[in-house]
Amino acid sequence: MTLRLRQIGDPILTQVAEPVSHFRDPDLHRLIESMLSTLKDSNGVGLAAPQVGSLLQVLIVASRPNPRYPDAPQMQPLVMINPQLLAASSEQVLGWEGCLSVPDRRGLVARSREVEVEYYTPQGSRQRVVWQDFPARIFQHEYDHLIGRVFLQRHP
Ligand SMILES: O=C(NO)N[C@@H](Cc1ccccc1)C(=O)O
Ligand SMILES: [Zn+2]
Repeated sequence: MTLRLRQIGDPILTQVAEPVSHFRDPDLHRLIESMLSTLKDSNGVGLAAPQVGSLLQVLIVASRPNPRYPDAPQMQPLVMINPQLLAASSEQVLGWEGCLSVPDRRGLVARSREVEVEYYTPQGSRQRVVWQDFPARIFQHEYDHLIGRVFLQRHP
């Protein structure tokens, strides 16, 4: 089921998401499925739960070439629950971003070039990943949503 994408101005986008505490909750798995289909239908490369009305620490990084980001690297969509940014390089890169909650806007945003993240899978197992460049950018954009930050409201 594709969920309604909250747009800028909706107060939920400025709120802080809560950690997931019940991994066996069927509602959590329904949310994840809905986020994955919403992401596909909107040709997105990333999505955070608050954008579909759920104040839970769930985000998806799903870089793939598509009309909106033709040179995005191809990767399997990764569902991250209760993500923690363990390290972010001081080296920053300027790059173009869009947001499914801010239609028709693109912005140049400075992001760390590399991030190290710890997160839980939908099955509840703890993982770590290191990303550079576009996947790192998408993660930082989604991670911002979990603390109520929307791009273009960041100070370069
Ligand atoms: O709005 C979202 N995610 O919150 N989706 C953006 C994600 C994104 C992030 C960074 C750079 C480009 C694109 C999208 O266009 O798919
Ligand atoms: Zn966004």
